[in-house]
Amino acid sequence: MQIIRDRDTLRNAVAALREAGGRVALVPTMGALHAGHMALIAEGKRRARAVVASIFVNPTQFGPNEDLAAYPRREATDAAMLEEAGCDLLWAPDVATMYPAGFATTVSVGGVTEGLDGAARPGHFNGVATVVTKLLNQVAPDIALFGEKDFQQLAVIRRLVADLDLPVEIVGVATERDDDGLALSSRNAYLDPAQRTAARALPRALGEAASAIERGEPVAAALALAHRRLGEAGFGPIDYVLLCDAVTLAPIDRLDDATGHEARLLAAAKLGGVRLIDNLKVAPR
Ligand SMILES: Nc1ncnc2c1ncn2[C@@H]1O[C@H](COP(=O)(O)OP(=O)(O)OP(=O)(O)O)[C@@H](O)[C@H]1O
Ligand SMILES: CC(C)(CO)[C@@H](O)C(=O)[O-]
Ligand code: BAL
Repeated sequence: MQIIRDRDTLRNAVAALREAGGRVALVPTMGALHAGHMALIAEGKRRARAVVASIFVNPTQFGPNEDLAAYPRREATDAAMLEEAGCDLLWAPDVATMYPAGFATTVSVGGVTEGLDGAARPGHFNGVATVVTKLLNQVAPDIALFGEKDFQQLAVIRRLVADLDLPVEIVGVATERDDDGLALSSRNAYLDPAQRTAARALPRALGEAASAIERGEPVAAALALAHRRLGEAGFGPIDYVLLCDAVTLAPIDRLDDATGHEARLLAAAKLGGVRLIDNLKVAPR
């Protein structure tokens, strides 16, 4: 697997993949790969002839008090995992290649970015939308795969691609979880053993609330119960626990308010300073 750091080499390598025929898939990541990322690569391999992964810890999507400096970086291990999974190319540009002197453009998606992580992490989705637009233009894949773990991000990227007529199919991939239900995330590495044990309360609280809502119990009561469960497990502050329309991400307080769309239960909360997110589908009865 070739590791590429400059635009010209990338262009030539992708052209060579295209000459072999078939579709090209892109899996954008920030590295520190785990089985969730590998599920995206595997789905890419099922849907396309060639898979390009990118690793870029994008500074513009981190807030000033977030973990940009501490974010785990282990490219050699990541490259070995990608090679083993049959990934064809690794696009691993540095910050100066992505944002050269004079860079002055921001891609800003409205609506779907307004609440949830968009509210809790101001500017975050501008950084995501800008870098994803660049990655899509650089690689020009036929399909690009993103995890449902970052559910709002997936919705933002779907909106971006539709609004800007970007010629790519966006594929969402189900969340990979540890045995106790915790969604895999690079940031789980920040949890100490006691926090890691406590963290299972997040998927459990969401599961309990989703079942209650599916049984027809009032949404507000189910959300309040999830809040309480998270607090009891040591989570705090809790940024949000909300039932939302799965496409617009507008909060809803009744399951049938998600007109024509699925409903999604989403939460974000800190455990000892580590911010975790998770979400679950809530099926109408
Ligand atoms: N558990 C998971 N299951 C499926 N996809 C995932 C999972 N975790 C991350 N992804 C997806 O992998 C892609 C790259 O994500 P990223 O590199 O930020 O990893 P991450 O584990 O989400 O890291 P972080 O801890 O920073 O949120 C995104 O599309 C993300 O949704
Ligand atoms: C999509 C992404 C690679 C953009 O930097 C990032 O937000 C991520 O890893 O989910
Ligand atoms: N996993 C989404 C990228 C981020 O949290 O910055």
